[in-house]
Amino acid sequence: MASDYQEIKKKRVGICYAWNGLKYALKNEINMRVHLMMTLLVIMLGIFLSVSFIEWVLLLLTIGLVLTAELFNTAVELLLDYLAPERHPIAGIIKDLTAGGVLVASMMAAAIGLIIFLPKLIAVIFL
Ligand SMILES: Nc1ncnc2c1ncn2[C@@H]1O[C@H](COP(=O)(O)OP(=O)(O)OP(=O)(O)O)[C@@H](O)[C@H]1O
Repeated sequence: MASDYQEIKKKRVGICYAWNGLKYALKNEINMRVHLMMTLLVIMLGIFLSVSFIEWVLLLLTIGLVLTAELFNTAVELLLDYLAPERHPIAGIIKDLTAGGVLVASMMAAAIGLIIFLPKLIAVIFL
């Protein structure tokens, strides 16, 4: 049906734009590449240490939170550089706030990673 086709087409285009955004962030933001490397490390560690179902859910939620925070931080930085290229204290505070969001998400991710992995690593190394 034509309406179904339009719906699928719209979704496909939306995913393409979203994929472009991810590619842009990975290409231009070193922090995004660092987060991606940490994500791969966490997934490999999770497989190696056989984390439980609920631990996987928590790890994936945390990874998603950090990557999403970084994408929004990048978007806000670009938006401000585009709309208000001159220096202004408010622009600075807005950038500091979104960077603070990434920091909070990253600190929570580090804490959750330690809670899940540290006891397992200690068991593997010392027991
Ligand atoms: N237009 C501005 N006016 C005032 N202060 C700014 C402005 N742009 C940036 N700053 C200050 O400089 C800091 C760094 O800004 P910048 O845009 O370079 O982001 P960044 O943290 O280096 O991001 P990234 O490394 O992810 O590109 C901001 O957090 C803010 O404190």
